[in-house]
Amino acid sequence: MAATPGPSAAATAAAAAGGAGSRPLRLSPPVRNLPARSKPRQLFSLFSSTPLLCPHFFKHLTCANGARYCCSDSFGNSEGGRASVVAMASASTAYERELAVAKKAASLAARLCQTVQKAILQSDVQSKSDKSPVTVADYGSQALVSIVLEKELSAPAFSLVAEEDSGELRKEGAQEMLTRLTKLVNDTLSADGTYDISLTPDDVLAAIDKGKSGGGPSGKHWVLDPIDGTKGFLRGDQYAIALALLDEGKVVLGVLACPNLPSASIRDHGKHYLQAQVGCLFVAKVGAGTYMQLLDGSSPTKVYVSATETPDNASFFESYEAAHSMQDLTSSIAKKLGVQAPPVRIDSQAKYGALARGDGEIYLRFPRQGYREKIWDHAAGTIVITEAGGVVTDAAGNPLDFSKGKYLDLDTGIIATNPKLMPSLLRAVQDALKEKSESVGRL
Ligand SMILES: Nc1ncnc2c1ncn2[C@@H]1O[C@H](COP(=O)(O)O)[C@@H](OP(=O)(O)O)[C@H]1O
Ligand SMILES: [Mg+2]
Repeated sequence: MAATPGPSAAATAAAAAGGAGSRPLRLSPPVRNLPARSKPRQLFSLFSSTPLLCPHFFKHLTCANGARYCCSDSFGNSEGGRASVVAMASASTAYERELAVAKKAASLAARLCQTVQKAILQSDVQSKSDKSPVTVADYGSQALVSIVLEKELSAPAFSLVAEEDSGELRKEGAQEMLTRLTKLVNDTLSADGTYDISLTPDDVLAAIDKGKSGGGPSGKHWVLDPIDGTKGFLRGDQYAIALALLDEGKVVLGVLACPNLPSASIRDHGKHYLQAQVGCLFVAKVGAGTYMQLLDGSSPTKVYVSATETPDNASFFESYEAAHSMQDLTSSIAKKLGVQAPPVRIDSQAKYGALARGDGEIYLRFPRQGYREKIWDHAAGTIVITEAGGVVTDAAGNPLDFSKGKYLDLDTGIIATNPKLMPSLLRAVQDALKEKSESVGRL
């Protein structure tokens, strides 16, 4: 089945509401059967047999995951000595089953979301206690992921930390929505054909409520944002289905389905990506790199973060929603760093995917004081970037800690870039934060 561009196809995803100076991201109808990008990189990777021929060397990229991951081929096999061959062999086989299950779950959920986004009705939007919009697609996506995990994992008692719960759906007056939701989930399952099942409304409610786990430092926990970027989804813009697996507090795999992200780089607005197919799946596993494929099926291509070392050639991503990140602060950071390009504002962890394949160099996220980041908003995106050779930290340069339960305990903000740019980015962040606190102190 070919990916279709949903009502977002002609939508504008940037500047106007985001503020002056940001770059608009327009999506256009897809042109089919374009050759996959990054093939030369795969070839390099396969022909490299010595450290000197490491593709990362050619890209002037310091491998963020340490030397043992350099000179690995597209299948994650290392050629850097016997010990690392053994290490890579176990890295490449570990979590393989879970990764296949995660891809299946996220792809199925993406299909449901695409169906809903095409036919979205204002009445699908409910109001949660935090007033953020929730659609039937959030619930349907979470139910589908939960069902796939239950059907496919050998341990049926899996732990799932997810954004939604069935509270609103169980209230009086939600009956019609629950009926529609159940039909949507069943229709998606039956179109896929893998499972010969028909769920009742109670089954759907129970599947959603599997996501009530609190996570934590021990054992395995799946982490799900069924629709990350709900506002983008409702606007017809970017959103993502983000699924990750934590093992002993560490993210060991992540899958990002981005149904509206063009397969070609969004760096050159108005150029190649306007002809690209839409709908990308990013897949990352610890020690095995990050791959991208089309959501409707194509062979995976290994992706890498940009190797740009000079800020004046760099561009940065931030939230489309001004309320999610302080744009005066990010603009001051970019200025101090010497970034010339205006911000690229898009919704959801699609930003992490775009950064992982080198569409831009930097991600800046600085929520207002008091906001607590949730793990499902960053777990999958973080490993997608780190396995592509990038670095994700808080504003003080500490790695993000996913072992504390539902929330990330953060120092101020989240930043991501390649290892070469990170030291100067951190200095710019510290300078801008100091300047901001001094100016608040003077008031
Ligand atoms: N005031 C706020 N500050 C920072 N993040 C916020 C926020 N309100 C909501 N968010 C989070 O920002 C996410 C969207 O990310 P982005 O800003 O990168 O598009 C939302 O995910 P959901 O859409 O899943 O609720 C939500 O978790
Ligand atoms: Mg989210």
